[in-house]
Amino acid sequence: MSVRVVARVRPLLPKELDKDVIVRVDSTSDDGRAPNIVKIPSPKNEAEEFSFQFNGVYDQATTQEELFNAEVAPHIKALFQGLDITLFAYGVTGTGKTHTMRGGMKLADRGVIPRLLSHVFRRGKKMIKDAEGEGRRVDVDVALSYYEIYNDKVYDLLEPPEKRTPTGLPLREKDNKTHVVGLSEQRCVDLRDFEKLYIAANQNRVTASTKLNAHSSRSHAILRVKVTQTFRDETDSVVSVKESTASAIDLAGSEDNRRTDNGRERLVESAAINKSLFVLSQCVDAIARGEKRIPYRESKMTRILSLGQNNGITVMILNLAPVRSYHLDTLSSLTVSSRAKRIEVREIENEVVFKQLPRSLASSTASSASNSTTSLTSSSTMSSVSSAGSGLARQPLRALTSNTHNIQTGNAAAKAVADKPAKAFMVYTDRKPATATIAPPQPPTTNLPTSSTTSSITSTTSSRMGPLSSLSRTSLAAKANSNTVPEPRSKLARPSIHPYSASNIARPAPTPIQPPAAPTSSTPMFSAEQIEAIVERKVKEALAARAQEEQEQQQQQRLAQFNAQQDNTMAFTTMFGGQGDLSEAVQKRLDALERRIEDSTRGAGAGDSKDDPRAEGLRYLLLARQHKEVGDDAVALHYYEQALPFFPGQVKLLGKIEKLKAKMARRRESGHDLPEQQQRMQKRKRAVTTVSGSALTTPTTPTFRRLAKSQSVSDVTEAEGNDNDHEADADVDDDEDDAFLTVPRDAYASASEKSPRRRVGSRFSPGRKAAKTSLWVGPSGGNGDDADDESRGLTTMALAMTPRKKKLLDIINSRDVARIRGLQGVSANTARGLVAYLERGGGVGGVEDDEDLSPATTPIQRIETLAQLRNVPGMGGETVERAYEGLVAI
Ligand SMILES: Nc1ncnc2c1ncn2[C@@H]1O[C@H](COP(=O)(O)OP(=O)(O)OP(=O)(O)O)[C@@H](O)[C@H]1O
Repeated sequence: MSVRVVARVRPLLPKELDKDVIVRVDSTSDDGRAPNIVKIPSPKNEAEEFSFQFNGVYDQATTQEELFNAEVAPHIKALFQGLDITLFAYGVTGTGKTHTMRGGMKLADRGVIPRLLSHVFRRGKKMIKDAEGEGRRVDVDVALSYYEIYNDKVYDLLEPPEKRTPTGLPLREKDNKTHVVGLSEQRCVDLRDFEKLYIAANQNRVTASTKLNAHSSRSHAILRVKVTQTFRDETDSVVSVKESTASAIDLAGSEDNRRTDNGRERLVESAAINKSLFVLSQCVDAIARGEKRIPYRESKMTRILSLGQNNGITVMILNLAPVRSYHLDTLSSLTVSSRAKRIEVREIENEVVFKQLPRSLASSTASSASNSTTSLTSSSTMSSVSSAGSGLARQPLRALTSNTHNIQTGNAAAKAVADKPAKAFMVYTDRKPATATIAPPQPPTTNLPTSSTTSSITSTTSSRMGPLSSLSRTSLAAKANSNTVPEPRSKLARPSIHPYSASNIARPAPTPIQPPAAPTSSTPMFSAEQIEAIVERKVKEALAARAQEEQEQQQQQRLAQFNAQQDNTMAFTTMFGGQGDLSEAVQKRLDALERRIEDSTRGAGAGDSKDDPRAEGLRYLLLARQHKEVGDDAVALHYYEQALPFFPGQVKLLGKIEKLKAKMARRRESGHDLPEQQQRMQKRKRAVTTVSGSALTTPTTPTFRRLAKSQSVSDVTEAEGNDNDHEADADVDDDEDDAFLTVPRDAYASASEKSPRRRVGSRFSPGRKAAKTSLWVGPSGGNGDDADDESRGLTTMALAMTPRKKKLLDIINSRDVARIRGLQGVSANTARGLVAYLERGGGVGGVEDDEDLSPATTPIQRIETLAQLRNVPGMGGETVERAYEGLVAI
């Protein structure tokens, strides 16, 4: 028979909405028969609908009991006849696999596993009783093993986690079966015994929360229920021992990592889960295509599941979420599962283990013969029995000609087998095109063939109940239970034709089946390496997508911050009567003036730059200009007056002073209280500059740019008193600037108290940035503190010169165009311009009247700092930064 695939659609969770439901269940017939179709719209075109047909479909209203009675209970009898049963839940994370397999604690919520055990114990007891009634004796032992596959490693769940080894338990192939080496097995005598064991074991199961499902299982959990029946004759001698296994597997859910907040660890888990599920789908595809090579070995889960290789009965329960947020995942699960139903497994019973018990076991059994019926009633424990030899029964992919089964089957069975074509598993090849239509109403169950081969499934199917009529379903199920497994049973390997299987359904029905990607023989197989590569790529893609998402989020935050800052800037600009928005020309002039100050300081040379009176005068001019530009006329006037002694008789300077005085007088006359207004302005300015973030660029003088860049610098007091505020401002000058921060805090405080130049200047060029405009390098001949400040500044600057910075400046100062253009981001033109600039000693034109005060003519000896370099026309911060960064690779 083929793998029986049924779909179960879970109900809406509290946070999900009716309007988002996209999965519908339907039936191929109009006569009220149970649904067997799942419909889902095409993600590309809502008007189009894909239909997937299954052996059974259970809608949201289906109870745990209904599902169990329809899909599992009918197979319990088969289990006791020696057939292995594999039940597994498959689906995306959060679709109800654990709910289906394990369920809740309440009686009605119990899932497949506790119900299975309950039925097994019940049936075992009945067998014992029936045998007694016939004067025979049967012992029935139920033993459990429970393990998980986590990150492709096998861990025993019946052992405490401390006993786990990092590599987990190995798998071995022996006698064509997959064994977990060293797996423990515990005997259970009743349901209570089982529950104790199961609950404790589940606590060991690795679960972790993900964004999609707070209790998501991150491992595949496999429960094996081994039923051993020992048959004795009237003399109590062991006649035969029959072993069969029911495996209930709760697969971990696949998940789309782009939809989760998975961290690295979760991503690795997820990759392992997705990989094993991917391999499973590859196995399904390969089997469905009739490939010779099935990639079972590519993951432990598929090795253990051995879909299509294991004998007996396999039921796959596809769990589905009904809502749109799972759209693509649901579609892909539906596609894989609908292919899985083409997998043919042989409905054959396990071989009888012993015709006659080996002597040792026979004697021990004989010794316990007086207590022959205690297996299911006494609480004996078989601790840590290696399960070698008791893995999932599995046959090799070979001819079945010599298949032997329970010895009771006799020669007839062997003969029948010999008559059958050799085939390890059967795959229905659906030759009809994908658009084939669905069958007309199927014949009623009573008309179905009643051969032993199909009756089990026939009754199962007929008893599978639609969700809406539980009463009739219950009675049907009861009927099915009584008829499920016919006796005597044929022991043949049976590529049986299930009346509901894919191939057996003619499809003239109205609904076209459109599997999105039907397997084709041209679909390539994947090797282990390819699968690894795909998984790795997927993880990388997921990480990249995550990074990009984070980047976008940050960008949005920055944008919001920027907008807020823009608002503040608007207020700032308004406050300053529009002057806060400095023109490009003014900006250039201020920059050039700053450069000139530095140059004249440096240009005075290695000797005594600080003695150059022009430099000091220019500093006052710069300060005056800066204050004037932001409307701080009183302070500007003060600095113009301070500059005057350095440029005695300068007509333009005198003119500026007069103009400013007149302007201020006019304002006073018009009733403006200038000092107060300035205080208000400064408060606003503080508000602007304390807004963190680097996007604020409206104040465009270099000092303002730095202010804006500097994250928490607010005013003179804060700047001078809180050096650490600058640490967030990182650029290529960082080390230099940090060195400046080593100047003791009280040095700034005392300096600001002593000189109005420092007080106001530091307000606009606070902290380390002051070094760039040399505001702290005071004129010699001032008070002694000035000299101290300067020497301290120079010392810290020298200390801050890192090898990389020195290398960059050396290259620049070499004036060698070839070397300079070798720097990253520096073009030949820029290199030539830079050298020319150094040769002609700056001399930037267009500095208006201030330029006239000190034309630059002397060649520049050296560029000492990156700040100076940045101010060279044609270089700019970005070019310097790139050149600097490029040196890392050198
Ligand atoms: N048939 C159902 N009836 C009621 N609630 C359900 C049903 N199926 C699922 N749920 C609920 O949906 C949620 C997710 O179910 P569950 O944890 O079983 O999903 P899962 O597929 O096992 O997820 P994972 O693969 O992440 O472990 C749970 O809150 C569960 O109680």
